[in-house]
Order: sequence, then C-alpha cells, then structure tokens
Amino acid sequence: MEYDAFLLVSFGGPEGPDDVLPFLRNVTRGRGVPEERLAEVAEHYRHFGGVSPINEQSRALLAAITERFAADGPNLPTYWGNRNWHPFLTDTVRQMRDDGVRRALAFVTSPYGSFSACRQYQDDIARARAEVGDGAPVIDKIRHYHDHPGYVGPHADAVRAALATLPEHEPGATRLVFTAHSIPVTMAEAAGAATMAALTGDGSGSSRGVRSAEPDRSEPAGHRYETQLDDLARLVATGDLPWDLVYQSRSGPPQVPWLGPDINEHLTALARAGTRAVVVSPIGFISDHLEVVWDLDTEAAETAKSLGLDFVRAATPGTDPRFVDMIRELVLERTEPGHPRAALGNVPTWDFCDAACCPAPKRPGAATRPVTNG
Ligand SMILES: CC1=C(CCC(=O)O)c2cc3nc(cc4[nH]c(cc5[nH]c(cc1n2)c(C)c5CCC(=O)O)c(CCC(=O)O)c4C)C(CCC(=O)O)=C3C
Ligand SMILES: [Fe+2]
Repeated sequence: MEYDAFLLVSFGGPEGPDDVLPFLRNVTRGRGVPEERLAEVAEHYRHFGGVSPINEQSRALLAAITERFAADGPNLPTYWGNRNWHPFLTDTVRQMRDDGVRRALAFVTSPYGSFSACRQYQDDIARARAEVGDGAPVIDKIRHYHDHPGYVGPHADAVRAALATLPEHEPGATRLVFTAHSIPVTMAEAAGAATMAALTGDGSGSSRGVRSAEPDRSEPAGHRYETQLDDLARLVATGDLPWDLVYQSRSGPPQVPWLGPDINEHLTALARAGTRAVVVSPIGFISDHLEVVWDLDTEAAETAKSLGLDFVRAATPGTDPRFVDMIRELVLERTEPGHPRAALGNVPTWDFCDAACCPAPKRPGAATRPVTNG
C-alpha cells in the first residue's frame, strides 16, 4: 500500500486550569460518568495546575519519530492529532487534506484491543474525516503492538531498574504488580470477538495481515484486552518474582461492573498476606500521563505507605529509542512487502479490524454521543 503521511493519534489532555472541565466533558460525553466522578477527576488535574503531562509527551514522541524518519526513512511527513483536546484530530486531518495528503498511516498511543483502546480511536478518526469532508485523506490504523520487542523491552528493563531500588526482603515477600486502565466488563467480553471469529471462521487470515496464517484456535472469543495484557505481563515478568495483573482508574456509574481487582484493593490484600514490597509496572500505558502520575504515583503510593509496603513504580516507554524504532518498524510492515512482523507473544494481530469488532458497550442511562468535537 502507498502511504504519503504518518499520523500520531493520542488521547489528549488539558494544558491549563480553564481546559480541565471542557476536556473532561469531551472525554465523558454520552458515557454516563457521574458528576461526582468528574469533580473528583478535575481535582486530580488541578493538583498539577490543570496541566496533564500527556500533550508534552506526545510532542516529544512526535519529535523523536520525525527525527528517526529523517535519519533512515521512510520519507513521510508526520502529523499529530488528539481525540479529546487540542490539537483535535479534525483540525489535523483538515491540515493534512490542505497539504495534499491522500492516504496516511495512524499510530495510536494505545497498544491494545477493546472499544476504549482501539475502536474508539478508529471511530474518532472516521468522525474527523467526515467533519473535514471532501478530500479528507484515507487513514489506516497501525496494528496492536502489545508484544512487540520495542514495547516489551523498555517495560522489562524498567521493572528490573525499579526492583534494584527496593530494599532486600525474604524470598516471596516482594511482588510485581502489573496494572492497566480498567474497562467495563461488557466491553472486555466483546473485545476482539468479531475479528477473531472472522479470521478463524474462513481461514483467510494470512491475506488480512495476521501474523500466522493459522490463528491460534484456542484463543477465547472476546477478552482481547485482558488476553493481550496477560501475554505482555508474562513477557515482562522477571521469572523469579511472583506477579499479578490488576486494574486502575475505574470510572463510570458504580452499579456497572468493571475489570478488577483495583490496584488499591489488591495492595491491601497483598499486605495482609505478608507481602513487604511491590514493583508496580504500568504495562497498560506508553507514557507517564495523569493516570500514572496521579492514580499510581500519588494514590496507589499512599495506599502502599499506609500499609507499610515498600513501593516503587516502573517507568513507561516514553521516547525510549527502542519504542521509537518500533513505530518505524510498524510503518515499514505496511509499506514494504515481506517486512517481518516482530512479535514475542502468543496473541495474533491483524492490520484491519472487522467493522463489528470491539463494539461500544451498552451504557445504561447514557445519551448518544453528538457528532461535534469540543
Ligand atoms: C482503556 C483506557 C485507556 C488506555 C488506552 C488509551 O491510552 O487510550 C485510557 C487512557 C486514558 N484515560 C485518560 C483520561 C480519562 N479517562 C476517563 C474515562 C475512561 N477511560 C476509559 C478507558 C481507558 N482510558 C473508560 C472506559 C472511561 C470511562 C468513560 C468511557 O466509557 O469512555 C476520564 C474521565 C474521567 C474518569 O476517569 O472517570 C479521563 C479524564 C487519559 C489521559 C490522561 C492524562 O490526561 O494525562 C488516558 C491516556
Ligand atoms: Fe481513560
């Protein structure tokens, strides 16, 4: 396939106190998130002067990608657009159209499947293209990369570096805790099911960009988010430390079940069972944005302190050169026939999702999402 541009797509975050509420309304519009939860999250942002670190991290990543492309190719102009805050995807896509871009490859700052981590980004790209209208470039999303060596390597090194800072304890008293953003259970059940069924059903997987011609038929239908996280956790684990996969940053109405256990509950259970120290590895995230610096470095660290647990949080990839190289590799996979698809784990990947893959969960009491942004 011929591509003439690269697009970095991120979540976006506020960059000043006045941005916080409009940003939160963009994120939660039509999602049934209670007002009390919004007020609470607004407070988290205010602890940092209303500035999320995420946009600065996206700028740094874009600069690193641009530099990497300039050094060794591919010769593609680079763009950046966000789902929930400036620079909005619609404005970026309009700029791309005005620059004459016809077909772009999009790298999304979430490595995983599920509605929130994959489909919603595709929906927002489609909405941005519709808003731009005539001449908007075609935009193809790059595949999931949770088990790419360029994602596994930085997380694995970070765990080892974090572990080295903890005081020594008796064997078994130090644990590794992997964490990712929680999602509603119904969203988790539906994650990946449609594409997986299509791939295993007609055996046409190889022509659709699946890593292996024969997808693993033992793969459970749905639950792609948890399966990918579990796959990565195994790859990052040190071999001698016991580990767990837990979830953080639960949102939504309290009566809706979300993936658990929550990291704070889990730390409490560990401490009761004799754990003395934890390394917390945020494998769900590529950079130290607010869900990391607040929900882990502030909240979970306080929980650990109150329990007398030694606590250290491992770094995220950020602009690690291996992670930047991975992004370049993922582009080459799509532009150079036969380019190897690097993967260390066991979960098949594909380039194009089935249209019915990772549907939005039913949201009790939630209004439909309007078509305008901001
Ligand atoms: C799976 C997932 C990821 C990982 C994949 C990815 O990276 O995309 C992620 C990332 C992020 N989530 C973020 C922020 C927020 N997420 C919220 C709410 C929600 N997240 C959800 C899921 C996820 N979220 C869901 C199911 C909701 C409920 C509303 C809904 O059903 O859609 C809310 C609303 C308030 C609240 O927390 O209730 C905020 C402010 C930020 C930016 C941090 C910063 O500013 O630095 C980032 C990177
Ligand atoms: Fe979120």
